[in-house]
Amino acid sequence: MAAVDVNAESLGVPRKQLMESSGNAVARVCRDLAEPGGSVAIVAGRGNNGGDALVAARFLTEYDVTVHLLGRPETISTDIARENWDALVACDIPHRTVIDSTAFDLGDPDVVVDAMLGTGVTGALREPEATAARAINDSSATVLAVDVPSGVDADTGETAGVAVDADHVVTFHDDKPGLDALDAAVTVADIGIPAAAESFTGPGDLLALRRHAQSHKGDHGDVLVVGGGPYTGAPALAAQAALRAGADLARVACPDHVAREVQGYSENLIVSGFDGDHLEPGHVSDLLELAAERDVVVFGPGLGDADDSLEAVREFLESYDGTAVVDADALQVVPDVDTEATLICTPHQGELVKMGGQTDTDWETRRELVGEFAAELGHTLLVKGAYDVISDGDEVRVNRTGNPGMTVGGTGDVLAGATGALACVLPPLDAAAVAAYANGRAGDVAAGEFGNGLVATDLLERLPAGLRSEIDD
Ligand SMILES: NC(=O)C1=CN([C@@H]2O[C@H](COP(=O)(O)OP(=O)(O)OC[C@H]3O[C@@H](n4cnc5c(N)ncnc54)[C@H](O)[C@@H]3O)[C@@H](O)[C@H]2O)[C@@H](O)CC1
Ligand SMILES: [K+]
Repeated sequence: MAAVDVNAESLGVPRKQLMESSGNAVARVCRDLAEPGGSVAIVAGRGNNGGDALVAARFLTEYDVTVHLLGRPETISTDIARENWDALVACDIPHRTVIDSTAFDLGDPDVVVDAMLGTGVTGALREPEATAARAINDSSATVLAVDVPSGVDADTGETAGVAVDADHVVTFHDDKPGLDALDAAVTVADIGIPAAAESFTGPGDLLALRRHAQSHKGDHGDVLVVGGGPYTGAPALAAQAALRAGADLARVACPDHVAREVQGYSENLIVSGFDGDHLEPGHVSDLLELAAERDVVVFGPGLGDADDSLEAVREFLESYDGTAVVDADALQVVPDVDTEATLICTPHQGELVKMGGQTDTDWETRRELVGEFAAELGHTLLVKGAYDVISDGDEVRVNRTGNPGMTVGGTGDVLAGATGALACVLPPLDAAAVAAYANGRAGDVAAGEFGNGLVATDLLERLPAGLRSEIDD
């Protein structure tokens, strides 16, 4: 939900606007529960759940409304809730603050609106919320809970200690699983969160990458890139991209002559050379051993399409049960390989067609086609294009970052490496979606400087910026 919020904001629909819709929705349900002229007591906490009800108070002009704020107004925890409190006071809507819970007097209202706590609750209700919850439960009023009854966990329906026993719940955007277990009528209100905030990647998706302060080396991934042969730069780009996307270690397994080149490109990479000038089935058992110690394998950059290289990819995948990103020529092996591995395939549209998938000039049609093909394959697809389409066969996301300057060689290798790094820390669909978003963002920054003259190494340098959440700044 936090990710969707940030994405909505980036689309021009800020949270305060959603709060206005939430408050309006609360007022609408209130009108179903009491006749005009009736009395409504609003019990508001100091977070955004309370903020929703402060908005509702402004809408309920035909009722006798009293707002009880739990705690001091200075301690309201969000700007948008505070702004709505200030508006309420300025508009002279009857209000009082409850500092001493023992003196909490609800009066005898027709409806009580419980807006103490919503999805932000942690642990058992503290004071004055616990006393207020008991007072609400003891009253004869109809109880309308905002988003979730205070004290109830929205995900599980569980309570730790006292919780509000609601008759009705007006919840926002989507049903909450925890509400199903309650003995309350639930209204799901649309508050104007755009569908695009969920379907398109956005800055909110980056929130999933926040790290714990106590992180250790190795927590963020050890990536093995297998590739090189006819091309020497591709595996080096992918491995460096893995590092720039946050992996702790990036290794390249490639033919000896490529290994020398790769080491020359960057001292940050660990390189294992194998004999011969391209990958062959004879290398597979060593590769499996190397891969067993890594979090994710990126297969394909610069590998070429020699028959024995592709046979080696097939044999590898048949014995591998970890997570692999499959790119470039290695992709053609995927449709009929029997593997227990979790695969994230990163084809462009030509490669998709070669895999047996379909494409279309209309991106909305492509969305459906990619979703269906991912389900058929049983793997995650990141199909590159002006709009990248990402699906695990269940959910479909679309990425709009990037620009035509990125048609230059090597940008796909960067994307594959970044996807590998992110797959160490995120589920496959999210890893692919965030990688596409960040890679495109890095490309957009690079295009600002180099236009259509941008090259893949420009992306490497800008990947960290592409992955940086503005919220952390
Ligand atoms: N997109 C969204 O997520 C939207 C959410 N909205 C509302 O925002 C709510 C979530 O807001 P917040 O994240 O501010 O969280 P809440 O308003 O649910 O609670 C946060 C406050 O409760 C306190 N608190 C936490 N656990 C407590 C406990 N056990 N006893 C006493 N106090 C406790 C915190 O210190 C904080 O002040 C939702 O439930 C919904 O009502 C709406 O405004 C519209 C949009
Ligand atoms: K509530």
